[in-house]
Amino acid sequence: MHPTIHLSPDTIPVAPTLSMFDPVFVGIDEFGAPVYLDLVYHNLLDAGEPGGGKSVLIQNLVAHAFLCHDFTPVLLDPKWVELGMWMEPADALGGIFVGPDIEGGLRVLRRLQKVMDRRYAWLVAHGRRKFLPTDLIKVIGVFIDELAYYTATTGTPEQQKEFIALVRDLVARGRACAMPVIAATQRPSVDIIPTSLRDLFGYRAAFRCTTPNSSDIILGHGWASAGFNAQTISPTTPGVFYLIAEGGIPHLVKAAYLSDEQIHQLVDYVTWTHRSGQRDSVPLAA
Ligand SMILES: Nc1ncnc2c1ncn2[C@@H]1O[C@H](COP(=O)(O)OP(=O)(O)OP(=O)(O)O)[C@@H](O)[C@H]1O
Repeated sequence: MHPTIHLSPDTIPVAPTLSMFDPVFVGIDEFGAPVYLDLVYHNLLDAGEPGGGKSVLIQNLVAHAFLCHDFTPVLLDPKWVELGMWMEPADALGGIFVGPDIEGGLRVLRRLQKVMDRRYAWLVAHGRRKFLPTDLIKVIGVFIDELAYYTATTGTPEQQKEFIALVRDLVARGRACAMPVIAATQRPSVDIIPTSLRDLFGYRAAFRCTTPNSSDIILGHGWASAGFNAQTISPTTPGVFYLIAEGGIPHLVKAAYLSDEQIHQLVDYVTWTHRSGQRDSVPLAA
């Protein structure tokens, strides 16, 4: 029989923290090679039909972010059940969670626009083009799990228009000032993802789509006819997606999977380490 191990808060091991500037592991490609994203300097569009695996990909990114010492979360999730799981650690880190509340979302985006303007003013004043890990700046990661809810489903046309304009500005200008946007949608159509917005996302993940046209709306025009068609992804293999990075060709990837239990464990760990001040004892930069 194994002896029972009693852990007190003093003996719970605290892992060294990651940085938002570190590569983020998201899964493996079709040859079994690990796939990493450079999230800080790229936005990510995560789209495809319901049940394809978009939320699982987002959970990988969110989990990495919450384990970082330099992350401030901004989470928008009208369904509550995905990003809502991270509400408590988001609060512990001084971040924000917004549910199905377009006015709340607009208030947050307007504030982020001001923060972005101030960060650009700092860059200009220091003759710099972008932030680096050595700046010890908090990366404000903006995660939106169902863009279409805020831009097409709820609110007045004026509110939706303002929401789109603010997201577009953030996606266009945020990456140089350490404010990447990760946005998911079940509706890969031109009204939700116009080409001018799509092209601002440095990474685009196309989960199973119902038509080759929807696949092209995510990846870019012409990829479906060139053989990179997310409609061909089998409905029996959720978590498989085509990933394209700016200037590259699409790669077939299988996302890593975090079970609900693992996410709850991570949520507890992150909340505990922040609330108990354990994070403060970890050096901020290597
Ligand atoms: N990488 C994966 N490995 C194993 N199973 C997966 C993977 N990705 C998704 N799944 C399975 O598919 C289900 C649906 O995935 P997920 O909720 O991420 O889809 P979705 O595209 O976000 O759907 P919706 O648009 O309805 O929110 C998961 O609950 C899980 O059972």
